[in-house]
Amino acid sequence: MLHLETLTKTYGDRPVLQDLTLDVRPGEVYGLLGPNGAGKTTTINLICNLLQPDSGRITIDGIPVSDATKRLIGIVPQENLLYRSLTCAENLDFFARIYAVPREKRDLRIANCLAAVNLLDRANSPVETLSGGMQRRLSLAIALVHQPRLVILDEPTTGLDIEARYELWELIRRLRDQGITTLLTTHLLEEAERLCHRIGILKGGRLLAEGTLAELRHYVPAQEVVLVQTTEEERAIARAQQLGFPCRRYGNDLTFWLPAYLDMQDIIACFEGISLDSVCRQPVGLSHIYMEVTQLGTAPVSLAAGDSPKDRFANRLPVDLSR
Ligand SMILES: Nc1ncnc2c1ncn2[C@@H]1O[C@H](COP(=O)(O)OP(=O)(O)OP(=O)(O)O)[C@@H](O)[C@H]1O
Repeated sequence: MLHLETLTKTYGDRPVLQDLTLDVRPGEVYGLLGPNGAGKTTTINLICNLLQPDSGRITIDGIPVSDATKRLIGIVPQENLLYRSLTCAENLDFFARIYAVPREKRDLRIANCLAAVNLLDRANSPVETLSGGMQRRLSLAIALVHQPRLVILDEPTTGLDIEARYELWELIRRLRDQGITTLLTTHLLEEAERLCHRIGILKGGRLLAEGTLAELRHYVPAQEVVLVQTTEEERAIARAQQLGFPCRRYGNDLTFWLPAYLDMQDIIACFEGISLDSVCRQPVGLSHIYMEVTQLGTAPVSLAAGDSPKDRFANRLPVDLSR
């Protein structure tokens, strides 16, 4: 639906996007995840034809981007672009006119969009009287008013408190359930994990990894991650190495990748003789995958058939994995 092909963009002599190729499929929510400065907003500006790439090509529904494709897109920018003294309905009416929504459809469309973001009861409230979360929801309503083919959400919940964030996530989930094709940029791992069908990890203008969460899990070939607090870290690391548990530090946290699900008593048995202050089990999540892909620069790990972590480590564990 949206196709980016070998996009390159430089500012001066600084490369910002390097050979960026990705597809957003019809009906999916694609999350473009990356740290500050990764090139997310630049990518959006190229898709919206606000910038020109140095090389490469972008199409929406097979049509090369141009001013004509702008109306296929509804965007929620990082900063709300709202008329603060106008009411919610007036703001929507203004943008509906810009997008040439026919006069006879406008009132119903505005009411539907306000209802979709739970703001119908604030239709006649000036924007300046709305909370930050409500203003964000109004921005989403504006993005939808001309029924675009593609919705772009640029860091939609940055700066919102947790309650407003949950509310917006629920609305985005509703869009997803309606099959609205969405490109979402974020640096919030939880946001991408909750909302996106597929995730692309962008850093330094390069797409380092891409896939569903299940596909991306191959970067961390573990069943679980255990976070261990101990005053005997070196001994714990040496023991983990004997057992074949890969070791990673996330900040100061010392963790080990477990090749199989183990009972807590079995995990503790693995470190017998070493004084442990605490052991905390974590499911493999996007944060572990993200660290693996962006910080450690490891090559993609592919597991050959019959070479599961469980098979590889079974003989070294002091516990029976067949249970
Ligand atoms: N107009 C510009 N001129 C020069 N450099 C720019 C310009 N716009 C962006 N950059 C640089 O390009 C890089 C990518 O910026 P971009 O805004 O696309 O990243 P981002 O992933 O959206 O980051 P953020 O999460 O902070 O919004 C950054 O290093 C930024 O400083």
